[in-house]
Amino acid sequence: MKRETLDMHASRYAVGLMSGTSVDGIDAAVVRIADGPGGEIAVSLIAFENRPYPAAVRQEIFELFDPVKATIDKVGSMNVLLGELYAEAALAVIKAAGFEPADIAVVGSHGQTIYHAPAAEKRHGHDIRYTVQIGEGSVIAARTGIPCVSDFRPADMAAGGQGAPLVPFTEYLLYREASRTLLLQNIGGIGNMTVIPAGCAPEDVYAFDTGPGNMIIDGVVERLYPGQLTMDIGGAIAGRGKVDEELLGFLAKEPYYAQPLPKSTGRELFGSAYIERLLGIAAQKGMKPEDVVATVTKLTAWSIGDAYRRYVQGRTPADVLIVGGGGSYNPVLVGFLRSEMESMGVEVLTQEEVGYSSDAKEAVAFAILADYAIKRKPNNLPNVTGAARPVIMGKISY
Ligand SMILES: Nc1ncnc2c1ncn2[C@@H]1O[C@H](COP(=O)(O)OP(=O)(O)OP(=O)(O)O)[C@@H](O)[C@H]1O
Ligand SMILES: CC(=O)N[C@H]1[C@@H]2OC[C@@H](O2)[C@@H](O)[C@@H]1O[C@H](C)C(=O)O
Repeated sequence: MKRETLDMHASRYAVGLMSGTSVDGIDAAVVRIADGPGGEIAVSLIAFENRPYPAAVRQEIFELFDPVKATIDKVGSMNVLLGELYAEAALAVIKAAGFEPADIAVVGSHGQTIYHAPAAEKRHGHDIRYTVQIGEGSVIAARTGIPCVSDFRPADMAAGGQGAPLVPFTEYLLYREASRTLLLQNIGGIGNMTVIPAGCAPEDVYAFDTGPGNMIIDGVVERLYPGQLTMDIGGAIAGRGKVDEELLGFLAKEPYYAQPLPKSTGRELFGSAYIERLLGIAAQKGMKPEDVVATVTKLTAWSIGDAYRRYVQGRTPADVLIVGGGGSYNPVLVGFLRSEMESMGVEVLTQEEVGYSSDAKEAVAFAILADYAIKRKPNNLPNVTGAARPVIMGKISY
């Protein structure tokens, strides 16, 4: 995060915790938040740590993605276990910052998404949309002694929104520029894009999930290299492979890509069943593992370029795309993305190249969202999520 020197009054410290859809672990950040004279905030990153989930915990979380295996006792106990792990991560990053828990005003914890169903389903005469993030906030508050804001998404959904994406609220606060239109592309488990038009007001920002981030790449790598790899480190496998245009064309027909905005997606669409189908087709074609990985890496970059062409280019042509999330460490993926975007006149930079931390970004966002919640200030962007109105997201455990 950029270190700012504002004349700060009312500055406070907050912890943000993020565990994303790739289920790689817990990101924890300590930030200082200060109010500027004109109502803006300045945020500086004090400390950041990533703790990988223990392998057995990661596997148990994956079992909870299957609604049949996710029995209520398993969900209930994992909710508390994750609360304990998140509290440990919070205490560790507070120590790394050289602080005591009493120095921290609030912890904001995203939790682990195990199910996300943003499309309304009619039940007993009601429109039902729901989302499940676990990692008990009461446990985090009890272990740290700090008020914890958790379970942010349901408030937005109760107001008719998708409950995602939530990070754009903080991106508007931190990144907006007077004369350049920016695209912020996160490549985590899922890919999501935020459009910040030059000189915009909050209601001009729009954002949506572009489709898979690393989810398909990780999924095929885990199945093709069992027990050896959970990701294509540095794009080493994709770099040796050749893209199969026929398979790419077939995968590009997935209807999600053409679904109108607002939209969000998850493991329900691009998870294990999708991977099984994809690998079935690849096996029939007799494809080499590295060609499969190269093809899905290209698909991921294509889906971002396609989303820009479909939803953004004609409305707010962009100057720069800033790529963040774990996918920014895959040079083959970034290379494909660069050719997609630069052919449309959009420069591609990484979060690090513009002075921010790609790793810490989402954890920082949840610290800011919690800071708003605890002050009873709305923290969603209705235009982004599709909610009917601004709401205060997050449940507070004192
Ligand atoms: N060195 C690397 N080389 C290649 N890929 C990497 C590398 N480091 C991380 N990744 C990819 O990034 C993923 C993790 O990204 P990140 O932590 O941004 O996701 P997340 O926050 O869990 O997801 P989301 O933002 O969708 O909630 C890993 O699963 C892996 O696919
Ligand atoms: C339901 C859920 O967990 N969605 C995630 C997921 O991962 C990326 C993308 O899909 C985004 O919509 C969202 O997370 C980020 C943190 C967000 O809400 O902005």
